Amino acid sequence: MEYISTRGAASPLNFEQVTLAGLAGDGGLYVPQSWPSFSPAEIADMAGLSYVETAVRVMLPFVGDALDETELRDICEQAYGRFSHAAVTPLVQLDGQQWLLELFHGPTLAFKDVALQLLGLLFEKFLARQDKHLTVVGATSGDTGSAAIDALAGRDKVDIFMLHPDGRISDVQRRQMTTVRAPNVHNIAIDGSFDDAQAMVKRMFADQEVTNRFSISAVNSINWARLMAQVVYYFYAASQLGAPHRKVAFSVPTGNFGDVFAGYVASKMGLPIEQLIVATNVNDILHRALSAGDYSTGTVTPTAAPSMDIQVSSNFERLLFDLEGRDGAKTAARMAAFEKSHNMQLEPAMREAASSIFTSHRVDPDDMSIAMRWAQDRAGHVIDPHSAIGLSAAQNVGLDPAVPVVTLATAHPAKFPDAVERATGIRPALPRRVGDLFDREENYTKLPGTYDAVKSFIMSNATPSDG
Ligand SMILES: Cc1ncc(COP(=O)(O)O)c(C=O)c1O
Ligand SMILES: N[C@@H](CCOP(=O)(O)O)C(=O)O
Repeated sequence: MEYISTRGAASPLNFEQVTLAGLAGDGGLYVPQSWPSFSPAEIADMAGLSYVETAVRVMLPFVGDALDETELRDICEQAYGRFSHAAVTPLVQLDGQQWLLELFHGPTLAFKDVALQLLGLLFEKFLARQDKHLTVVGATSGDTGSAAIDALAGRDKVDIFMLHPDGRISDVQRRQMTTVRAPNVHNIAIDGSFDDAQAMVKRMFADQEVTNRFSISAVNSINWARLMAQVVYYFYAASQLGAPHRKVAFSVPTGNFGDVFAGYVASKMGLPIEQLIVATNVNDILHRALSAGDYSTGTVTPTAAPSMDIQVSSNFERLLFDLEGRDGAKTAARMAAFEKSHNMQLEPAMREAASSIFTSHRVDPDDMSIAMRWAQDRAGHVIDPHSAIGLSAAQNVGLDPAVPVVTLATAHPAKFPDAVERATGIRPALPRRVGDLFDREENYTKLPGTYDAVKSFIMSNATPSDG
């Protein structure tokens, strides 16, 4: 399997190279040269498989000869052995056709663990074959950071520099990152938004002063391996609900468009998906783009679902590339224009093509609270604000009521206790496995929200690629 850049100019890479590279040198995102696919019989064969066995079947075509089946299974067993639920991502029925796919049973209580536990092990495996040191640079609105740090802390041959927007993530999220003591972990709080942090990370990949000295890589969903791992749970959930004989819809609380793009990949691989509901909060650029063709950024509004307070959704570029007939030059020109004007209009034909699988819904704070109360009253389930946005969209987007709809529950409610308590009157307790989070000492560096300040910090603290 070869991977190509959405901007067409970077050389194709194999799976090992693409995992270590993160972002393409031309600024694009890597995608498989073509989508592998399963026949209906092969999908029917996935019924009843464990999470690990589903993961091996779904990911093997993407891995090529970078890992054999036994190596991939071994890595999956290690990664998912750290989850606290035997089903890894259990599917729970809320009411009638409303289902919840709980993705938060990993070590840091959010869906990011599903991919990042795997990515940490992939880095280790691939770096053991190469004589180089990796510098991971990431941006987080709260969950990617803690999951990546958990997956990489203490590992040889990797440093991680994680940028978060100062004051704009929950206390639990911040402490999950800043209380980890490991010499290879560097937390940075910047003045600004997640979008500012993400823009700095992307700029670093194109900065030769940085890339000449350091081998940099990504743990955000710009890294293909992140998305690949997230495709698995769409197959796993749909198989339990009767795929390929019955179509299923998914409602996905969306920020960087990674999780829902993984659903799109599953559909490209042959999984019969009725609709992918792109659920946004008031930072609704994706809803505007899909419903009206308007992909233009405004200022980011802080909300009770802070992990989704994002305007520039990295993975939307992967969809644009497909919608434009996989013409890298066109996507490069489109993205260059967007980077200048912060505005992009989607042509009607692109919108129509997208609407064959995507629909979108913007959820306001009141509807988010109503969904949290509904889950609690109707099904006895306390859900977090992000999952509530997905659930509210699932209930209000106007789907055929005969179709089962699976809302991705992306975080444990205890990560956002204040918002949950405001909506439901219940203050969710942190699971015992996160331990004494509020007694541990925090350690992080505050920096101004400028590229130069962040670059200079990383250049002075990172290990050059030759060690
Ligand atoms: C809890 C939670 N829900 C939803 C999202 C949105 O997911 P994506 O960025 O893949 O669209 C995020 C962050 O990305 C998150 O942390
Ligand atoms: N919500 C995310 C934002 C980054 O998303 P990613 O999936 O691209 O890593 C976070 O928690 O940091």
